[in-house]
Amino acid sequence: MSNEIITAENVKLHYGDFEALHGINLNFNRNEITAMIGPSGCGKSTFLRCLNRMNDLIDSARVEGTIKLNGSDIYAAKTDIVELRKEVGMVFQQPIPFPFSIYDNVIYGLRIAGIRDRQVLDEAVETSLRQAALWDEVKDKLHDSALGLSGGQQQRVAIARVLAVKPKVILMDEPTSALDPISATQIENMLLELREQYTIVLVTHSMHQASRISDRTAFFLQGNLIEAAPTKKMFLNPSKKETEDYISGRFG
Ligand SMILES: Nc1ncnc2c1ncn2[C@@H]1O[C@H](COP(=O)(O)OP(=O)(O)OP(=O)(O)O)[C@@H](O)[C@H]1O
Repeated sequence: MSNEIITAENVKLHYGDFEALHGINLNFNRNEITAMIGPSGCGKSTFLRCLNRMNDLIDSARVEGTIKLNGSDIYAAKTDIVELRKEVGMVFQQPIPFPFSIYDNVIYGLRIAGIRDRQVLDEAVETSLRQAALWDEVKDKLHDSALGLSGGQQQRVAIARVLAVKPKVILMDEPTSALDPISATQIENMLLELREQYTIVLVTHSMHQASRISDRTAFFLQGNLIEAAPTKKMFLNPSKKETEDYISGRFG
């Protein structure tokens, strides 16, 4: 089995007449954390959203190129988008729990998939909350509203909700930028554990975070991928001048 779980070839994206991505070639390895960095507006989130067809929800967005998940073209006409988004889950910057209990938040995707068996749901809640490093904090109040939790706890509920449907890949768009440093560190530590079982693609503004937890880093600039490399190499010895200027804080 190839180590690459997602391959993206010559991906271009237009919002109306504006070309936001100019032909991105980037692959993602299984059980790795890949960080995508770059200055605001360079196209990181746009590219991330291409990986589970989230851009389908934006009327003006048009994608070209080829993105494959385990060798299957995710933009093929036969792709089941609900199934795709189960396999490639997404966590956003703001946790946004749904206004119901912690338990119901975690099983949201399973309910939609028609699962009603209480034992199956109970097990999924416990397993996902353990993986999201939240079980011990919430096990006695699973039926309380998720809105009563702290920001960091809410983000871990959002992660548990994604984990409950057993994805292969988890896309994360600045998942810790709205959190305090302690909550952010807790989530970073959890991601390092999750990497054992999942492939993680992380958009981050924090170079510190990219260097601390990612295996590979991809640097975007103005809709182009400038360089992708093992994180250590990227930060110690980048190949491109633009990368060096960015990571040394000369712009962005
Ligand atoms: N829905 C949209 N409609 C039109 N243009 C958009 C849309 N979303 C993003 N863009 C534009 O596409 C470009 C890339 O934006 P994107 O949000 O992907 O960048 P980013 O690197 O994730 O930025 P940030 O770090 O600020 O989140 C920007 O010029 C942005 O203004």
